[in-house]
Amino acid sequence: MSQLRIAEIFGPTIQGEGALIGEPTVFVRTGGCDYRCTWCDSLHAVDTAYRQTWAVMPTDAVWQEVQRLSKGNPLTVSLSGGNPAIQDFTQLIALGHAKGYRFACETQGSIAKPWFSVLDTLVLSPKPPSSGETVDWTAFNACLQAATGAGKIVMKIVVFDDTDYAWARAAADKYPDLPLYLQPGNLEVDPEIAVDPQNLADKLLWLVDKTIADNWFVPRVLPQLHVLLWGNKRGV
Ligand SMILES: C[S@@+](CC[C@H](N)C(=O)[O-])C[C@H]1O[C@@H](n2cnc3c(N)ncnc32)[C@H](O)[C@@H]1O
Ligand SMILES: Nc1nc2[nH]cc(C(=O)O)c2c(=O)[nH]1
Ligand code: SF4
Ligand SMILES: [Mg+2]
Repeated sequence: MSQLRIAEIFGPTIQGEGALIGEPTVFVRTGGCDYRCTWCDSLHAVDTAYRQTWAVMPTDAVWQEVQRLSKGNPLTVSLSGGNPAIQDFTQLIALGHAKGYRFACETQGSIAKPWFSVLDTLVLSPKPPSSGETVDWTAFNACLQAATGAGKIVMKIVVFDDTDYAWARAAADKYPDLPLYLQPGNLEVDPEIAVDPQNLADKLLWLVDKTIADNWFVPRVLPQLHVLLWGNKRGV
């Protein structure tokens, strides 16, 4: 059995973002990321300062935990992180599929894996300039290629400012066949500090207004629903 480096496994909760928003979900969050986005809301799964809190688990132990949390009722398992594409989820997906579970994966699109092809949903989230990262589009294209056969592939872009917005438009033009989801960036990522719901609403309204004013009717613009409900609390 493959070993997986796990930061946390939690749920069931609802998927708060993008194409599967509202969907009952158990999250498997891996430890480790090849990116360091300036505004990452999941640093506890990225920063090596948290490495001691990550557990190396055999795949069957992860699968047992998913079944325990969901009480054996099939639902969607979201593989997130960190970058889950660093790890090998082939066996977990096979175990889950055999029992009727579905698998989604959230990744920035920097590392391609063969198991993308057996996902039910692949969410590719290339990072805009505000992240401080630069997208390698060759790697991103390799992810798309690897995902041939997946149930669906979507693109989700976080937008903090006008520069990110222009960047998102250009990225959308490159991939006109990928369904596109936009979400406003959130700077209130400290799990100990309550978020300001008015601030979140203002950011969302700014992004909605921009797409409508531009007659850009391609993306769906969504909030981070879980942040509205629970702020940046872990494990929800
Ligand atoms: C924490 S990441 C983990 C998966 C993968 N590393 C990625 O970035 O796609 C999950 C999603 O949260 C988004 N995200 C991270 N920090 C955010 C923030 N401060 N505001 C809004 N979205 C954020 C990412 O862009 C990504 O779509
Ligand atoms: N409820 C909920 N929805 C989410 N969508 C993406 C998340 C993530 O951090 O990957 C996330 C998360 O951590 N919680
Ligand atoms: S790629 Fe994802 S997990 Fe990694 S630093 Fe950026 S937002 Fe955080
Ligand atoms: Mg998150």
